[in-house]
Amino acid sequence: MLRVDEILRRDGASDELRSVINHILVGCKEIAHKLSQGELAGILGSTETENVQGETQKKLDVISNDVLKHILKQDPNVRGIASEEEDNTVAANDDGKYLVTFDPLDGSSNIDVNLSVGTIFSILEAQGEGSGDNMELFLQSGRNQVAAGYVLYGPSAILVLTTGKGVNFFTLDRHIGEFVLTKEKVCIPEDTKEFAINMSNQRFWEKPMQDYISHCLQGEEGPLGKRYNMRWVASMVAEVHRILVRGGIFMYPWDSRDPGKAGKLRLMYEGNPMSFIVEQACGRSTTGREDIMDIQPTEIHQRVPVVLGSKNEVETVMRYHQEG
Ligand SMILES: O=P(O)(O)OC[C@H]1O[C@](O)(COP(=O)(O)O)[C@@H](O)[C@@H]1O
Ligand SMILES: [Mg+2]
Ligand SMILES: [Mg+2]
Repeated sequence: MLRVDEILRRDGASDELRSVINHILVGCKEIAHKLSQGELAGILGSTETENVQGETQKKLDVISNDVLKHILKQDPNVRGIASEEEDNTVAANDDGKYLVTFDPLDGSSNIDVNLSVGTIFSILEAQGEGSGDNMELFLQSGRNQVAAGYVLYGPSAILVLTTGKGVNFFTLDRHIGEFVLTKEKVCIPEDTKEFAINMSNQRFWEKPMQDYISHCLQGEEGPLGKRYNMRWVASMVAEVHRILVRGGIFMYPWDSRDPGKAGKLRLMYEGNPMSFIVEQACGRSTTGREDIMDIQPTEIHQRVPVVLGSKNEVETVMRYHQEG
């Protein structure tokens, strides 16, 4: 039975990086515990507040954020944190080498209906000096990530982790309170016949996305020549996990509902970590026009269109964008 720390040591992760990951996992175990209690712990429902992005916060968005923030501030290796649920970056320890960005609870519309949610995280090295509340330190492209992962809180809690040496799955053994290795070197099948997109936004998409989905729906008779299945869990963590297990393509493209927004999903908390994981697992990730991890962020809460999953299918969507 191999634990996360043993795999990290084997893969040559430094003591400092292992410490940061282990602190994140302490927080995730606490969140998993609270989720499993649900209504009993009085943690369901919404707060009276909105986050900086104008979204109503669920009680568990706030609780999960506080759990992770509190634990990460205790690790001397963490310089600062940025979270979907914090207005600004937060300083931790001035000598810390690492910056952590996270979406404490992803898919939060699923909480009250007892469906899958997750925590997504990404770790960057702080370049140069400066307090961890300096936003500029965080504005690094996804290519600089030294680790990324998520915990899917489903029937079991599963950690998916990469430090740039492939992607491994770990399952939380609640008897011993540890994540143990359950699948190594995950590789997403290159081809797929399964797509995931919120179809209710169809009329707001750009033409390349309209064309691609319309061709998927035409099945064997259409230009793509295959019959597709569709899934939409409304929880990116669950969606990406399904793709890692059996292939598929996930899309949250730009749409004209709010033309000023580049997309719904966030670059630093969702786009970059998921792209790192997917690319490390033989997949591909793009906005449709450029690799997500090549984007130079200009602000921490920046949004991005996301298309990721099975390599050949993602490249097909990229071709639709090139051809207009
Ligand atoms: O409600 P929609 O439009 O289906 O959007 C679902 C998407 O929004 C998200 O829930 C956004 O994440 P948060 O719950 O962290 O805001 C993704 O997990 C999911 O893919
Ligand atoms: Mg999210
Ligand atoms: Mg969230």
